[in-house]
Amino acid sequence: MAYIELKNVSKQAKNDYILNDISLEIEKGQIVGFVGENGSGKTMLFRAILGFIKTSGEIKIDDQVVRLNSEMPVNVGTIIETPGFINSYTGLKNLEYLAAIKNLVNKDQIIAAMKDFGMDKYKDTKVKKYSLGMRQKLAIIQSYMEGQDLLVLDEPTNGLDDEAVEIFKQKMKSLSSQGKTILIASHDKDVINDLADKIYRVKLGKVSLMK
Ligand SMILES: Nc1ncnc2c1ncn2[C@@H]1O[C@H](COP(=O)(O)OP(=O)(O)OP(=O)(O)O)[C@@H](O)[C@H]1O
Repeated sequence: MAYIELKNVSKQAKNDYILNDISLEIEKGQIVGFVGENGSGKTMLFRAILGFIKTSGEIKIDDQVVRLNSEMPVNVGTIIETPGFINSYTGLKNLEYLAAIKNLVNKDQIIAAMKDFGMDKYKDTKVKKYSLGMRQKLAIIQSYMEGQDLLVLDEPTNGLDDEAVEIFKQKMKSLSSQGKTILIASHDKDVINDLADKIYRVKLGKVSLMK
């Protein structure tokens, strides 16, 4: 049984299909890349998988149906659209605030995750003083800091410098080897080709398997 299963998933807006009869299966522990031009439907597909939008068809994760705006079947870490951090809080306080929802990790574990990207140095700096890349690092850190089972990452390397991209790639490989399942939509060919076990091309709301 596949870990993620989409059966005939469609989303129509007015006369157009934003998602057009998508069926796919993803195994646990896989890193799966989604590529495709601007507006092809990658973000919408991720929003559907996360239960953020109503679709026809069926989406299952770990054999449980994903329902609109309901608790997800597994603990999911996401980067989708602009990360909504609280500017007047420090980086650490933002992560503590997010971690308080599920209460699975303590302050030391959060700081250890920040250390992966050298962000422990800036833990007491307010997010409003963070650069774009620093915010993106914080977004990546929050997506896995609780040991989330599934990561759904839309353009995770946006704004990252080369060193941070390398750290990101190593971290994703390590999480995948621990059995975490990772979905990445990206225009960064190097990241996708290096990381993905399987690559889907999204075009006009349809997906086709490239690798
Ligand atoms: N809230 C919305 N309501 C209706 N249509 C939308 C909405 N958001 C996006 N769309 C449309 O859905 C289609 C897919 O958009 P989506 O954001 O999924 O593309 P994408 O592949 O993620 O693009 P990019 O590479 O630019 O991030 C586009 O035609 C877009 O105009």
